Amino acid sequence: MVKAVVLGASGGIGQPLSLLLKICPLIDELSLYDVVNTPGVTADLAHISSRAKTTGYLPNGDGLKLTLTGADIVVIPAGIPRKPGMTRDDLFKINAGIVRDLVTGIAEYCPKAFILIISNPVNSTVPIAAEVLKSKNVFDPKRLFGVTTLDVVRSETFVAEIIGESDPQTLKIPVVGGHSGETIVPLLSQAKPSVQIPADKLDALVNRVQYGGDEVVKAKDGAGSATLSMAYAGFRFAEKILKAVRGEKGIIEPTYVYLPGVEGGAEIAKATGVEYFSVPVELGTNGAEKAYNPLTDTNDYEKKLLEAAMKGLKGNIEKGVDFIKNPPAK
Ligand SMILES: NC(=O)C1=CN([C@@H]2O[C@H](COP(=O)(O)OP(=O)(O)OC[C@H]3O[C@@H](n4cnc5c(N)ncnc54)[C@H](O)[C@@H]3O)[C@@H](O)[C@H]2O)C=CC1
Ligand SMILES: O=C([O-])CC(=O)C(=O)O
Repeated sequence: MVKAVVLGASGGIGQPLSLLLKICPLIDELSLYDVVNTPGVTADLAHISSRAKTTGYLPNGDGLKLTLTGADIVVIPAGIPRKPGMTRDDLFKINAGIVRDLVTGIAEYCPKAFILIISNPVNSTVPIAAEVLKSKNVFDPKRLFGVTTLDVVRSETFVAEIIGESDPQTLKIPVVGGHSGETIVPLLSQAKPSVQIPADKLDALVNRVQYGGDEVVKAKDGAGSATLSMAYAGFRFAEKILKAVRGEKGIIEPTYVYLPGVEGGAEIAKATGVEYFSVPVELGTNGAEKAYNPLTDTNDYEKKLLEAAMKGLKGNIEKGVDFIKNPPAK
């Protein structure tokens, strides 16, 4: 029996993500939660003749408790998205409290679930989640993930466009660091199979991966940020976890984790000077089994990008940790 949960299920990401989870044969029960519209989304999805039994709740009564009890995997796209002119950090004010409260519920009702954080700013919301779980004595770093898969998905797409590859998913491109602007670092020198990017296209390609989110925010012109590509990316990562839990071996995906708590991670934390970093992680039955150090094989161009990423990440991480350790006055 596998129970999956989406918190923020009625939103732009939440709805298509819930659809993909609903038709996933690896899931037996899907439970949806949002502060609005969950009954409608649930009734609609529940008519699909796939395996997953679907339930949904609003916050009233025991809504969050009923949603989370028995959950094996919880995906969180709850919170406000950007409008043109905003940075992801501008979302902190509202989304920090939303993530704190939802993860407090997870700590209480399903502390052993895998937690996948989509809500921005991911660089800070993952440390917030970790601090909440630590404060409740239920933190397992192998089970907490910041979802950075959209950066990987964008890299596959944009690189394929440049090299003329008709099937972008044959490319494996590690993207490391964080999930905002210059903290996003695509390691093109480690692509498999190896790719040759013309020198005059490299800067623009890296910039497009780093600021792909802005491209969508601008195109949506006030109607939000990436939702469909994010639902795809979030599902793709959740499916990898579910497959690894069932015993499939050799699944390695970049994801934003608490490095000191994952095998191989302490060394990367020492090298980067930050405790949270997206790195290729081997997934297994217990979650994040092993972190691979992507920094050893980088070229000078990538080393410069990494330096900027580490600098940017430090403040984002501290801000998240501080939000729980020294809560703002109410
Ligand atoms: N990690 C990533 O790569 C990406 C992250 N995002 C982030 O995902 C988040 C959601 O984006 P969208 O779905 O476009 O926004 P949206 O506004 O369409 O949906 C958010 C949903 O969260 C719900 N919500 C708000 N407070 C809640 C609470 N306390 N409990 C449960 N649900 C709550 C809202 O009612 C709404 O249905 C944003 O923070 C956005 O920046 C977006 C794209 C990519
Ligand atoms: O740009 C945003 O605000 C949403 C996001 O994280 C992305 O699309 O990568």
